[in-house]
Amino acid sequence: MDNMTFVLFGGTGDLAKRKIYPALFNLYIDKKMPETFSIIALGRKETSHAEFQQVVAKSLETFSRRKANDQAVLNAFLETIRYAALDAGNLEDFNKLRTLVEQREQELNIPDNRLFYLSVAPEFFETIAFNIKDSGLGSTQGWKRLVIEKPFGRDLQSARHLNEQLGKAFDESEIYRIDHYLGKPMVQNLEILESSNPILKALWSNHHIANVQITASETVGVEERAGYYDHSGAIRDMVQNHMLQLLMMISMRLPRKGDASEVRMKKRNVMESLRPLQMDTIAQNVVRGQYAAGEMNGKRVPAYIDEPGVPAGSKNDTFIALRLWIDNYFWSEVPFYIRTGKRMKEKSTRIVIEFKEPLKGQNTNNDPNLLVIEINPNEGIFIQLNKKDPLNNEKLEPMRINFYECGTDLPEAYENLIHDAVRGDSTFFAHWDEVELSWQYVQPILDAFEQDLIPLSYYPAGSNGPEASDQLVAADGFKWWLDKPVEGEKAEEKEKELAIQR
Ligand SMILES: NC(=O)C1=CN([C@@H]2O[C@H](COP(=O)(O)OP(=O)(O)OC[C@H]3O[C@@H](n4cnc5c(N)ncnc54)[C@H](OP(=O)(O)O)[C@@H]3O)[C@@H](O)[C@H]2O)C=CC1
Ligand SMILES: O=C1O[C@H](COP(=O)(O)O)[C@@H](O)[C@H](O)[C@H]1O
Repeated sequence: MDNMTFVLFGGTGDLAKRKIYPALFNLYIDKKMPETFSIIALGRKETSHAEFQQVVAKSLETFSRRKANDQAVLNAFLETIRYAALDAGNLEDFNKLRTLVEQREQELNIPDNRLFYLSVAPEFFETIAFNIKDSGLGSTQGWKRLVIEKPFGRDLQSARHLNEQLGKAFDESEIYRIDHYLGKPMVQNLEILESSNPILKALWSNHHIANVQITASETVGVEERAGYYDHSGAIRDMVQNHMLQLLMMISMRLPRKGDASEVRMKKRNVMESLRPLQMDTIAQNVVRGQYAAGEMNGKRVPAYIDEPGVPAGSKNDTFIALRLWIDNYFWSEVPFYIRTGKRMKEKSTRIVIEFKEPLKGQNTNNDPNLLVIEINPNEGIFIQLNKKDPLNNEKLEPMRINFYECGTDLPEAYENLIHDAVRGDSTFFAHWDEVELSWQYVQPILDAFEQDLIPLSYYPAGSNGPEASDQLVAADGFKWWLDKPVEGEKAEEKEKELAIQR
């Protein structure tokens, strides 16, 4: 791995403190950082290097998954950090920054490999990229990379504009667009799940798969982010990026573990095969919801519109469910369902693959076979098969086989992604093709919301979302599989039966 400088714009911000410094520190402990590196953190206020190193120490104490037990290791890490004051719009500040970066490169005898991480509000992305170029910070003999946080645009047009502007300072191969879902260990596993498992490979198509359900439900509400979220909604906050990335990852069909360019091509193929939504049928394929007041863990919680900072009468979407079709050889006629929302019953990100029931309609009463991929908060894969009920040989009951369950002390998404960016592996970053095609897919939904073509359905906080979302799936003869398909309704029935026999 090349020795390098990590320049962090937004180094005083929330994301830097909660995710980026802890990720860098954990990579450092694991010896996954280059042998010699320099971190330059930026914010607008003047602060000394030493004072800022203490700010970072505090953030590690609060947020790092592993605590700094060894003071010498912590000190050595903090010593890599320097702080500089910089205003995004002030070229003179960039000139000073360049001097500091060069000084550190000389002191540490490292080449001018520079990674610029933009952890600032999107309104600064373009300006910073230009000022990196104009100050000469980006003119290096070594490599340069731009890691950029979401959101990447707020619609197709603005995303294209932003990309064009960034393209004036950085080549596409130098741009690493963060989608933190791509850093989750189980999502990274999707790359090889089908291609490296012949059992799954044989079943991975419309011959055997009835539908695919991708859920990211959250128990939290809008929290203190109404200013951002009310202009974004679940469609921009989750669907355009994370949910469509999950869709690409589960359906891309790589022949084997691929490199970044193969993965990118396969993901683009999926997006190009998505059947575009039509305005006259869009309301049959998209459900838009907003949480009403409800109960979570026995406590009353307010409706979205009564949350602090939410404008009165807001029609913002806090829930989206969507039916999609991938019109290619492997997936035609298999509905993919996406569902994401805030203030739902459980925190769960998972993908459920429901297999076809060959005897469907012949009164078998079998549950379908399922492959369930748990992404968050638990990591695991299980399949659901059928077996005979030991109490009644005439009946079948589902059983669950766990394939894989990870420990809890796994690297966080930001650790994986920062490690990849430092190594120059862009496999798990969102390439422009995917981003553009995602916006292209989502744009009719944004337009339909504008024109009020899709009714806003309300759902009580603490529920599984609006009824319309259940109807979306039921219209095709399916249901959403909840978190615990086996322990669900059937387990309750079973309990009752056992009680009667006792
Ligand atoms: N926080 C999170 O959990 C997540 C954040 N993101 C994205 O990460 C980015 C940063 O978010 P977050 O850390 O929450 O934001 P914060 O508001 O907490 O931090 C913003 C940072 O930008 C700096 N900044 C503000 N104005 C300027 C300016 N004119 N010139 C230079 N720097 C400036 C601030 O420095 P100072 O005020 O000290 O001058 C601060 O370091 C955003 O794009 C956000 O969408 C993405 C996913 C999750
Ligand atoms: O990007 C975002 O993701 C989080 C959910 O992330 P997860 O890793 O906890 O599943 C979401 O809460 C937030 O609104 C969104 O901006």
